[in-house]
Amino acid sequence: MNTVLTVDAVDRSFGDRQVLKDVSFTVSTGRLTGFVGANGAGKTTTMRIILGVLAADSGTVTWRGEPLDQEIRHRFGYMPEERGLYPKMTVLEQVVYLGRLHGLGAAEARRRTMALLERLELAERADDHVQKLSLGNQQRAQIAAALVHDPELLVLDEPFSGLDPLAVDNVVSVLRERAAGGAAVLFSSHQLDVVERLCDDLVIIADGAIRAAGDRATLRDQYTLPRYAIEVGTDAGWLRDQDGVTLIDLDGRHAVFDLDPGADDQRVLHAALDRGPVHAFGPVRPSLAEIFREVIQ
Ligand SMILES: Nc1ncnc2c1ncn2[C@@H]1O[C@H](COP(=O)(O)OP(=O)(O)OP(=O)(O)O)[C@@H](O)[C@H]1O
Repeated sequence: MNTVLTVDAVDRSFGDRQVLKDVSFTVSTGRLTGFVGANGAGKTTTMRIILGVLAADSGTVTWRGEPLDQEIRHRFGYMPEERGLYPKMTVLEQVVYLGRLHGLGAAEARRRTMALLERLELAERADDHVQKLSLGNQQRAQIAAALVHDPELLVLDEPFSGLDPLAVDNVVSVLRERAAGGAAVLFSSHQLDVVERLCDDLVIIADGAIRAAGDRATLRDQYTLPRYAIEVGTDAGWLRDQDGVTLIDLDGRHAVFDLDPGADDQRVLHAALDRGPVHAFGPVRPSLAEIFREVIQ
């Protein structure tokens, strides 16, 4: 993995309230990193520190090993929580303007803007004033504004909130293309189902502290007991008495159970076969929501 952004031991307080406690994680190129946590967990504060809008009390943020400065941050794209488009500009003017602020020439800014609006299915709205757009379309315009200068790091605060499922898919595919093109993408979300579907790496924050971080598959293995589902020909209640088995759900012939570390799944399968036919048996992957519940406890 190609780590580019490193957040290391960042603390931040507001008054006497510490809202970030020793926050550390990394973001890699070519990957979508989901920053997940409940309301007030500290996601926006962390993102503002990465973007230099807010200072850390202690700790560091580095880009390819270098401390961040304005020149490096100029190559980042940011979609802030407080959406900041000018209501009286058209979408086209707005995105071109932001591209120019990032050093693009007028023709290039316009070309890239039109391509992006096309890709985000917003081209028909290019000449509308931002304030006339639906909230979902304003959000797409905001995403175009964050992407127009082809940033090396994209930091997006809740980019999917307020988007309908088709729009989410569209934005996800745009972000995937950027990642495939070598960008690093960090986005916050409290929508676990969306994050589950699209992120490669996860950073879970609760009460200002990182509770888990890493790639999705590793986190799943690390934070959950092996879980199995079984479907048998008769009632599966006997599972209750099996050593090393914790029943999670029992519904007649169908059961879901966790196995203690070291317990043998094949032993359970044989025990089931001794009692009759087994129609299905295998591991089930925990959902992100389940991992989340486990690590924020
Ligand atoms: N400028 C500020 N002054 C005082 N407290 C603040 C300030 N900014 C944030 N906080 C507090 O810091 C904590 C973390 O807020 P933050 O916005 O970073 O959380 P979040 O995870 O982004 O939540 P949300 O999903 O609700 O935006 C919250 O308790 C918030 O009230």
